[in-house]
Amino acid sequence: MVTLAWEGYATRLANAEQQELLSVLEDILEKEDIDKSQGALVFVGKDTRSSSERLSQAVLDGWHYGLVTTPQLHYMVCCHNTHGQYGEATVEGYYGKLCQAFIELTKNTPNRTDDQKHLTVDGANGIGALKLREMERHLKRELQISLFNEGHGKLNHQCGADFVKVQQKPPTGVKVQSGERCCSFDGDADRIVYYYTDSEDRFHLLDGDKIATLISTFLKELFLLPGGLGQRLINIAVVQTAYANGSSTRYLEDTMKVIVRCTKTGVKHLHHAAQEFDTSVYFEANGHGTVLFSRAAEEKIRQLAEDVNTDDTRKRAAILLQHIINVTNQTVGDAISDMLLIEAILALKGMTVQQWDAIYTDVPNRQLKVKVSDRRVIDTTDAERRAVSPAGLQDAIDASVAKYRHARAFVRPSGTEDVVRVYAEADTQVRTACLPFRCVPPCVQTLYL
Ligand SMILES: CC(=O)N[C@H]1[C@@H](OP(=O)(O)O)O[C@H](CO)[C@@H](O)[C@@H]1O
Repeated sequence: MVTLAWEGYATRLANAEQQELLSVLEDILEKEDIDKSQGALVFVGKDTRSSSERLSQAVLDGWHYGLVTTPQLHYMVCCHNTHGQYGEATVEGYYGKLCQAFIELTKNTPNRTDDQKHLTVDGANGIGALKLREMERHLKRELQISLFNEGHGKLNHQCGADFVKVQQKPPTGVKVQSGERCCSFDGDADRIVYYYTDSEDRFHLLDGDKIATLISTFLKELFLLPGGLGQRLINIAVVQTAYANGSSTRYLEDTMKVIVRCTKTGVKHLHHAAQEFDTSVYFEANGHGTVLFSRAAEEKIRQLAEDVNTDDTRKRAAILLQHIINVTNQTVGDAISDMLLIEAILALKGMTVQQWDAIYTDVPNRQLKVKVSDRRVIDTTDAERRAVSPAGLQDAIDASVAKYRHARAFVRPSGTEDVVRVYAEADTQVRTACLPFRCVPPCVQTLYL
């Protein structure tokens, strides 16, 4: 979540030899004009990974929250930095704020049956499972969770959001009942994907793109209600990356008519782009994302909710939006908060997971990674959708893609692994299967392996 300049500082500090550490640190203080006489505070949390204990021990002079999800830690920092305005900087404060908002939202859906309140959750054997168990009592059975992969098995092993998204199949260790809503967290609970299997046992994935569509559609409908919040708050944007399925982008732009922005991969790029709008929903296809409301939008909503002259429909919409704001962790993508938001929206819209899935149909797509000797030879532009080097690569991709309908492909160096990632989509799965192989072997593999 840090800016590029601070990423550079972190890299310098991590690479500094012991004897240089102080001078590097002093250089950063000078560059950033930081007053050394002011006290500093470090926020520390840990998850269930085996490295966590050692790492957190190393920084115990800071504030230690013990076991928390990554987004809970972000939440706590924000509460502290806003002097409690965002919420109480404790885990109980987090549960209280989110769950109360969820319960207020579901009060508007009196006919919800126990079946509709039921959700199967795969905790990926990580911290999210522990925290969900802890939170359950605050939900007062308005959400009835069957939790699997609670932490006894190996973290993310054949389960979790990444496994489900990449393998396009249900996680092991989860009893998936045909037609029922299920979701998977990832190991530190900052990503979520939904899915179900149909009566023919076919698997249907609802990834970050489907989640962004559901949330932005709901918000737009709320703003457009007759007598709703009106045009002035309609500045809704959806921020995606190049990995967003082309169908989702087409649906959002052509049917929903919301602003769509594409940024580089990595949640900090999406988060920062999203901050430019009144209301924005950002999600990576892999399920990492949240909703941001600008201060001006929040203030406008508060005024409408409190103004005695606001008519009933507008007031109801404004109050609903206040609860939506409170159920959302605006600091970073948060599986627990996203789950509550999605469940509340499905309940309010009276929508089944199948109806949600039917909003648009994904274009078939493929992703693969290629090991090359130096992935930095590939340089990209246009939010990583076009390669500017090496020469010839983009031309070869363009030539392959031109042969198919709704086809798109790109190649980019990973920011987290020593690989090149290749993505392709086209109107049939057979064709996408051809695309990466047509593009990659001549352009990347032969030249640079
Ligand atoms: C295609 C893909 O899933 N890329 C992931 C992955 O980034 P790469 O730069 O592609 O390695 O790790 C990032 C950090 O977890 C995550 O934000 C991103 O979505």
